[in-house]
Amino acid sequence: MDNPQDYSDTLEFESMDLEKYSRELEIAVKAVHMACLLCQRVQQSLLAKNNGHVQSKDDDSPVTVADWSVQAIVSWVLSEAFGSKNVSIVAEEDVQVLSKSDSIHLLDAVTKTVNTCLAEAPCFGLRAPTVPLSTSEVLEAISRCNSTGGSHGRFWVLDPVDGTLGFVRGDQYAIALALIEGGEPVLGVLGCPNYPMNKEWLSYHNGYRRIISRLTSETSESWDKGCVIYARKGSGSAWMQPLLSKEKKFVWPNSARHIKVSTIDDPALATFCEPVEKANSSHSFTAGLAHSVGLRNQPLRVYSMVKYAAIARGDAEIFMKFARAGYKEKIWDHAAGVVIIQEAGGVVTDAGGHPLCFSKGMYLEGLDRGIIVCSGARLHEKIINAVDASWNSSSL
Ligand SMILES: Nc1ncnc2c1ncn2[C@@H]1O[C@H](COP(=O)(O)OS(=O)(=O)O)[C@@H](OP(=O)(O)O)[C@H]1O
Ligand SMILES: [Mg+2]
Ligand SMILES: [Mg+2]
Ligand SMILES: [Mg+2]
Repeated sequence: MDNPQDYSDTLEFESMDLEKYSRELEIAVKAVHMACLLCQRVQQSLLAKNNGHVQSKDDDSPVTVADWSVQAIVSWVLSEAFGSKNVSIVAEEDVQVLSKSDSIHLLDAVTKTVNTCLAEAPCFGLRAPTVPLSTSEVLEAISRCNSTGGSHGRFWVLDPVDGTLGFVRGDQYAIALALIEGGEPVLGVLGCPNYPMNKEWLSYHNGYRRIISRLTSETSESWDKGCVIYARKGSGSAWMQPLLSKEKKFVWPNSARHIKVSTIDDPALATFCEPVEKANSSHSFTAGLAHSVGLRNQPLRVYSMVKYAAIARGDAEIFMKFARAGYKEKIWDHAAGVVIIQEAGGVVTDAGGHPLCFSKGMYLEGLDRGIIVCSGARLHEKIINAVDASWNSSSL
């Protein structure tokens, strides 16, 4: 790679009007780009060597070198940019597993991954550490993300790898970073390393199973895949940039382009997306809703908040998630997606039509039955009415 400094000067954020949060948005987008490249490398190595860097947490959900490494680099970049005293972060991961005496190999792998990534910071117009981080500095960067959130002040919300299951399966996943102020998400940044830039790859005529396989098959290497989507609350616009890549010699993509939700509001033409794992969302309930609303297309089942990206880009019109009773949705699984959808022209509510609540800690407190994301009010109203009509007969 040539002198990375050459590229950082060309760094530009079209339409980054000099308004509130522009510096925070710029730093967040750069950090997510860095995290995307880190994840692509780790995913390739994971799939190639199956190097056992996948651990299980107490709740039996997976966590990998990528989850911890992304949390460390985002924490470091934000603290470097704004001062650690001014940065408060709510994030999914902690150092419980990494700190164990028998995890030293994992901690070494995370530290190596973090330092490789941070060394490239100048490609993104950011400062690199003067010396590589030590393992204890990496642990500190991860554990520093221990804010409890709330309704006052500002804090960042990070899901370092959303859809870790998809990540370890070589499928879709996302890096989700949001800024919340006064209890409301004000910035949303979603890195989607495996999601193709070119909408044509999501052509609807082939049926959705093929689309999923095309999204994740080895031919995907030939796609121009990977993007970072971002939006600022109240700006009225959502943006998408292609991912930086070594092939493109890290030339910064000043081709950020507008994205908008789909204009389709006829259920017969609309597509809905939902989680892959039926343990995470009731496929039978959504199938019933689809039937009663008149949705004809097969569901697009995709891991992670890439589902929010699909709606924001106009590749699908509805995202529905109905977790089993008792499951509490985390703010890091939705904050970034909500801002992006709203600014791309879509609607996000719970099944009662209420906005999601990000002001009461790490959970979406008071969520009514499920989450409904639509490209427009007409489809949204139909889905809400269908949920009301069928909820009592559901076993949820
Ligand atoms: N039981 C259950 N019910 C509902 N949601 C759950 C459940 N378990 C996990 N999660 C959270 O869902 C995140 C994955 O969401 P996805 O939409 O990717 O689900 S799926 O993997 O496509 O089925 C996943 O996010 P990550 O842990 O960041 O991958 C979890 O936070
Ligand atoms: Mg997880
Ligand atoms: Mg998640
Ligand atoms: Mg996660």
